Amino acid sequence: MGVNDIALPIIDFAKIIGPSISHSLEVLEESEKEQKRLFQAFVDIGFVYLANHSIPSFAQDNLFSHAKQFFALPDSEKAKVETGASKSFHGWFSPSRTSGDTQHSDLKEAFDVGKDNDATRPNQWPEDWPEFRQDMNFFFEKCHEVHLVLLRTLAKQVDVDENFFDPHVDAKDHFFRVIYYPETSRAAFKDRMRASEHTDYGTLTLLFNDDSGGLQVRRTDGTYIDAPPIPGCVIVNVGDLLSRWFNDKLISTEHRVVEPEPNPGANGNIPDVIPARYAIAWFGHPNREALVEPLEVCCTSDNPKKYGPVFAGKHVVERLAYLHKKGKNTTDTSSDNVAADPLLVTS
Ligand SMILES: O=C(O)CCC(=O)C(=O)O
Ligand SMILES: [Fe+2]
Repeated sequence: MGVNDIALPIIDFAKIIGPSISHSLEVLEESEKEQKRLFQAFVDIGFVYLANHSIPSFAQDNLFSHAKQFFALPDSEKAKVETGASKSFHGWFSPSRTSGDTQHSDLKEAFDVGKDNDATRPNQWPEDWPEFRQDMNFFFEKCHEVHLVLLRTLAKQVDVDENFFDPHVDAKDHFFRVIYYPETSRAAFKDRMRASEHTDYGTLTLLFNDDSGGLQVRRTDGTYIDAPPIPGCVIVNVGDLLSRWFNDKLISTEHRVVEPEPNPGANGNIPDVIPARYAIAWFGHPNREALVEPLEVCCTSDNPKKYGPVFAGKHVVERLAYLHKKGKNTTDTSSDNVAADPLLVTS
């Protein structure tokens, strides 16, 4: 598959921030155009590739290398930082262990952190590994910066003050995860996925994939398209709460990770073994106490206000609790009565 077969728009972050470096008319016009393209892509499909995103590739390489080392540890070691011991869903998450459903849970493991040194929601770090912690924190900050620029861009497109979102995300209540999809077999995909269909919960997600493939994005007609990795690009998608803020004008799109395209070996045979896959997912979230309510400018007679206000922390914690209980990514929360953690919920 070549870049021309890629179905999602590629947005150039360098063009968007161009006017911070040059005030030439051409640069300003290019920036305006790219900002509009970003907005329109989030209206049409909710996903983009972001090129020239400014997050250094060495930082990405470092995290992939830590992830490989961490997930290769024996379960007994990883269990020392298991999410079960954390009230804030931070640490090692193994869906089959956590949910107890070894038959249907997603075929993955994850290591999750939030903003570091938050006494109300402490992270759990593996012992004697300061570089892991430093590199995760560095990356976390870089993602926050990029996501803030994108939020300002989106606010401007609907004629809202460009800093509207700033005070709603300044607590950095984001959720940051490295993901490991272990080596498996083709047969394993018969009735399971690496990540089953879901939407993300927050503002914007920044997703960095290795070259394994398997990510698919649902179009509005219900069909799924492949979203293969493009070197140097980060995938960015809209989460539920940002969509709600825009009264669904921007869409929070379902996506999943499925069996990758078969890759025939030298003898033409399709190997039964599917190699391990790694991903880095940074989920931007509003501040826990942010009250998310559709912007008035997005509520019109042909798109009347669809939602009342919701506290961001409550929404997110309910979704995370559900995910941990089911061992699956899913959008269906209707059948569960999730007891939310009082530490995290403000209403
Ligand atoms: O691994 C991927 O490519 C996607 C992961 C994802 O969508 C998620 O963790 O929310
Ligand atoms: Fe996701």
